[in-house]
Amino acid sequence: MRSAKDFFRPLAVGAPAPLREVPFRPSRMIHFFDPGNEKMAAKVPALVSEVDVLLGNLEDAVAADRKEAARAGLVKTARATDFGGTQLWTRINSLDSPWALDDLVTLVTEIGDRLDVVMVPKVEGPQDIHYVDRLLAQLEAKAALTRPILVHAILETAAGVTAVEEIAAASPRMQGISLGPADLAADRRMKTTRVGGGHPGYLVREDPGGRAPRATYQQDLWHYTLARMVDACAAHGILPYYGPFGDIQDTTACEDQFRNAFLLGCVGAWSLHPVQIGIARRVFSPAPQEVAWARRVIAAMGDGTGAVMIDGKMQDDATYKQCRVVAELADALAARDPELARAYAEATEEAAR
Ligand SMILES: CC(=O)SCCNC(=O)CCNC(=O)[C@H](O)C(C)(C)COP(=O)(O)OP(=O)(O)OC[C@H]1O[C@@H](n2cnc3c(N)ncnc32)[C@H](O)[C@@H]1OP(=O)(O)O
Ligand SMILES: O=CC(=O)O
Ligand SMILES: [Mg+2]
Repeated sequence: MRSAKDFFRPLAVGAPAPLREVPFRPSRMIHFFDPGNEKMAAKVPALVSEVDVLLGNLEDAVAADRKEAARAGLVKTARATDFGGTQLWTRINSLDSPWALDDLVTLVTEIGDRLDVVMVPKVEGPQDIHYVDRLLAQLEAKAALTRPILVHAILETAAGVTAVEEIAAASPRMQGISLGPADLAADRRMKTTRVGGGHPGYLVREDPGGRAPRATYQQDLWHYTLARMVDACAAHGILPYYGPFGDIQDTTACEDQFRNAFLLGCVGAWSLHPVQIGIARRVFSPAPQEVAWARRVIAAMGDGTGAVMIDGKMQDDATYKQCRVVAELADALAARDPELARAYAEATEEAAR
C-alpha cells in the first residue's frame, strides 16, 4: 500500500501533480452521444451551450463493430469543437474488454488536453481505479499534459457496491461516481428489464382491516444503493450522480427519479436524449424560492451560530449549513447560467420585500 505522504505524488515521472480538491464545476446533465454516429456527432456544436457536460460514449450502446469508429469520431469531434466552459468527458470500454487500453492510449495522447474526465464502467473495486490511475499518469507524461485527467466510476456491479467507499477513496483523481441501474440490475440478478425507474411489483401494502381495496405504494428500488453511494462520495470529497433513465418518453418518471437523486445529494444525472437535458437542468438547479429562503436564513444567522426564528421555524447552526449548501450551489450555477442568475436575483429581492 502507498504511504499517505505519496498519495498526492504523480504516478509517472513528468505527469502533472494530482489535484487536492475536486473542482466543483456544474455537471447537472452528462449528455451522452455516440461519436461514431455522424448524425448525432453533428449536433455537438449546437449542444455545447445547452449542457454542462458532453460525453463521448465508447462503451455499451456502441456496437462491437463500431468501437473504432466511435473512438476516431471522438478524436475528430474534440479537435473540431470549441467547448468553451462546457466539459468534455468520455466513457471508455470496460477494463475486461479488448478496447479499453486502446481507448485510453488514443484519447489521452490525441486529445488529452481537451478531456476533463474519463468515466470507467463496471468498476469492481479500488484495483480498477489504481490500474487506470497509473496508466493515465504514464500517458499524461507521454503527451506532456499539464493538468490531470480526472476519473469517474460507474457503480453497476454488486462487487462495486460492496466496495464503494474504497472506490471513492482510491485516488486523488476520483471526480465522482454514477449509479448504473441497468448493469447493476443484471449483475445482482434483479428481475427487472428496465434502465432505472421503479417497478409496479416492488411495493408495500396497507394493513388489512382498513379501507378496501387495500392501498399499495410503489417503493424505490434504487434508494439503498443511491444513498450508500452518496455517503461514500460525500465522505471522500467527490461528486455523486444518478445515471441513465431509459424510458425516454416517460419524462414525468424521469423527472421524479432525477429529483429523488437531487434531494438525496446528487449533483446531476445522465441525459441520453435531448428531451432529458431540460429535465436535468430544471431538477438539479435549486428552485429560486429555495435559494431566496437559504440566503435569508444565512443573512439572519450572522456568523452561523446560535438560534433564530424565521416565519415560525427554528434556525440554528445546522440549518445554516444546509442553507449554505443550497446557496453555494446556486452561486456556482448562476455563474454559468445567466437565466438562472436572473431568476435567483429576482426571487431574493422578492423575499426581502
Ligand atoms: C445503460 C447505459 O449504458 S445508458 C448509456 C448508453 N446509451 C446511450 O448513450 C444512448 C444515447 N441515446 C441514443 O442512442 C438515442 O437517443 C436513442 C437510440 C435512445 C433514440 O434515438 P432516436 O431513435 O434517433 O430518437 P429520436 O428519433 O427521438 O431523436 C430525435 C433527434 O435527436 C437526435 N438525438 C437522439 N439522441 C441524441 C443524443 N444523445 N445526442 C444528440 N442527439 C440525439 C436524433 O439524432 C434525432 O435527430 P434528427 O431530429 O435530426 O433526426
Ligand atoms: O451504464 C449504465 C447502466 O445503467 O448500466
Ligand atoms: Mg452500464
